[in-house]
Amino acid sequence: MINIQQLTKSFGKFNALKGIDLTLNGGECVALIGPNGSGKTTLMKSILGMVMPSAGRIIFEGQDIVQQWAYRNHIGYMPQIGQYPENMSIAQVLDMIKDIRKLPQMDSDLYQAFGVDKLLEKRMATLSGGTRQKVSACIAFMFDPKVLILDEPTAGLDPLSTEILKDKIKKEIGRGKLIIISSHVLSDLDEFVSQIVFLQEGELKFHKSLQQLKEDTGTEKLSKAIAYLIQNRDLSN
Ligand SMILES: Nc1ncnc2c1ncn2[C@@H]1O[C@H](COP(=O)(O)OP(=O)(O)OP(=O)(O)O)[C@@H](O)[C@H]1O
Repeated sequence: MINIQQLTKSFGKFNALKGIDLTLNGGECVALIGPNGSGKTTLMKSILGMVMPSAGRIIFEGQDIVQQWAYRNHIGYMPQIGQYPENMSIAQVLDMIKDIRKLPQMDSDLYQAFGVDKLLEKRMATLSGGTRQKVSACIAFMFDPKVLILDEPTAGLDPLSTEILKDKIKKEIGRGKLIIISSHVLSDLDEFVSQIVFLQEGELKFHKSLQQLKEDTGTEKLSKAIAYLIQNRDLSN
């Protein structure tokens, strides 16, 4: 579904991504893991066309994404920190997005489960961090996209809301979607992630199944497996 070839991104002299090769398919839930500043968000934004690669290609369903916009309709994005017009109410923001996309809301699972329907008159500027995250999650899933890119989606969510979001992610994987998720809360990922992509200093250190990673490290949990690799400095394929 998404094929990334030799993707490189430089900000001035700094190389944030260094020749990433990666293929991601529907029905997979791919965790992007790596230390702060390793390039996870830059990689996600490159797939979204929000960051222009310095070199390399991104192919979405067989087509290079350069100068393409229509493919974005198939991707739902939940940013690390959602930026919205702060004077608008939640209802106005949701209506504006439906207007721009020219589509009705097709998936209201999260909208109902998070109780966003009861907060519609609240202005964005007044929302708590967690409620802002819930609005971002509702928007990402709203148009039933084939691909979901979720950047630290559970940051700021309370435990109940985290479980609601995890259940929704599992449901969508079951429906054949590709989920790309970055999180530092590795315990959140264990239940549903199928593939692990580990980035460090802009390099792809490994891409393997969660099962394989656990077997290779002799551990039962993702957090333990990653700790083992970092301690043993064994981050090669
Ligand atoms: N617009 C930009 N201009 C300059 N440098 C940037 C820009 N965007 C990202 N970077 C740099 O690129 C590197 C990778 O950043 P990125 O946000 O992709 O990391 P990350 O893995 O998502 O980190 P975190 O876990 O902290 O969210 C960082 O050193 C960051 O400072």
